[in-house]
Amino acid sequence: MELGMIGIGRMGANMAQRLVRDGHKVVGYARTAKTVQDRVNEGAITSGATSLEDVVKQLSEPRILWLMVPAASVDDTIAQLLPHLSPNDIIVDGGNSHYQDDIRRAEELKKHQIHYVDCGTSGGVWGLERGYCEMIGGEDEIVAYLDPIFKRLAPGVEAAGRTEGRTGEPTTAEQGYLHCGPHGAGHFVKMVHNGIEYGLMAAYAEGLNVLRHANIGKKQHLVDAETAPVQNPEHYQYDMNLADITELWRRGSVVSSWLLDLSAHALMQSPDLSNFNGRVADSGEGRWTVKAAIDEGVPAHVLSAALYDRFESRNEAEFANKILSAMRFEFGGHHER
Ligand SMILES: O=C(O)[C@H](O)[C@@H](O)[C@H](O)[C@H](O)COP(=O)(O)O
Repeated sequence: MELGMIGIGRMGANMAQRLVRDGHKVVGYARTAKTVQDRVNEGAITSGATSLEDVVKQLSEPRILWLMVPAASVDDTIAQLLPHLSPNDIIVDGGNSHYQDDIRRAEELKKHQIHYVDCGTSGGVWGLERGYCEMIGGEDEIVAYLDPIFKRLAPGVEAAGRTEGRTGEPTTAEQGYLHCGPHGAGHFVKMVHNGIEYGLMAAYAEGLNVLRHANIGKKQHLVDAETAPVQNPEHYQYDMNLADITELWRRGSVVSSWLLDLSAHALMQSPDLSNFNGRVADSGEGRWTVKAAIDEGVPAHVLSAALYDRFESRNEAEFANKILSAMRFEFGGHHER
């Protein structure tokens, strides 16, 4: 098939390359000409385009335009593309858009007889070799038409052992892509996926931090007079090797996972992670998941706490903590140490 990949940064370029390797034609576009040329030289795209109009011109109808641009740029990109498109062309948003934006965009594009598909894409920088997990929303016949592309981008059934009881021809879910429902459904599933991602990451981070402090009994002399002393310091005399523990858990343990694999790799390279400052960004999906939980009236304790952890990591609790210290001083004359 033919496809225009708009946004050929790390993620878009790797996706393009996976398609090119399978014989698909991919016209790539980025705002800087050098990026486009680099991708042509790397063989990640079959040809480069100098503008969005040029992407459209190089494709035959019905055209497939796959967007891998930041969520904030999607509306603008679509507005610039629209004058060059024809009825039945298809826009796929493969980034991390809010699902409610998908619903709105699909409605607007329908007036121009342009089809819109939302595709939450997971896999990060490893996707070129591992494949991408795709969570898809849109019209049945359009999603079916795009099947060869989704199939090639997906990891394939061999990426995980088959679930007991599933037999016969593997479903698309077993191959790593799923038509989740109408417009927005793909990004809704990806949104919750990322909410879970925050929760899992926070669980590993907190657990490993408890292990890291298992030697606190040895540091009793460092604890200031205002802080409660460690009870039974003899119980906290362990210098844990976190690189080895995470490596250990990768094999046969209940908490093995890809996130753990990546943690083990990071800790092996830098046991104290001194190459990071611990300020953790968030792109929005964790917030949207918590918002959806509130709208639905369902509890999401872990996902909420994990989201607030990220805010705290960026010193957003600093003033609240000053208020605590101030009140403590006001009522008890307690000084900070
Ligand atoms: O599944 C994935 O590949 C990831 O979830 C990815 O899509 C994610 O958006 C970014 O890696 C960072 O997201 P945050 O900035 O919200 O941590």
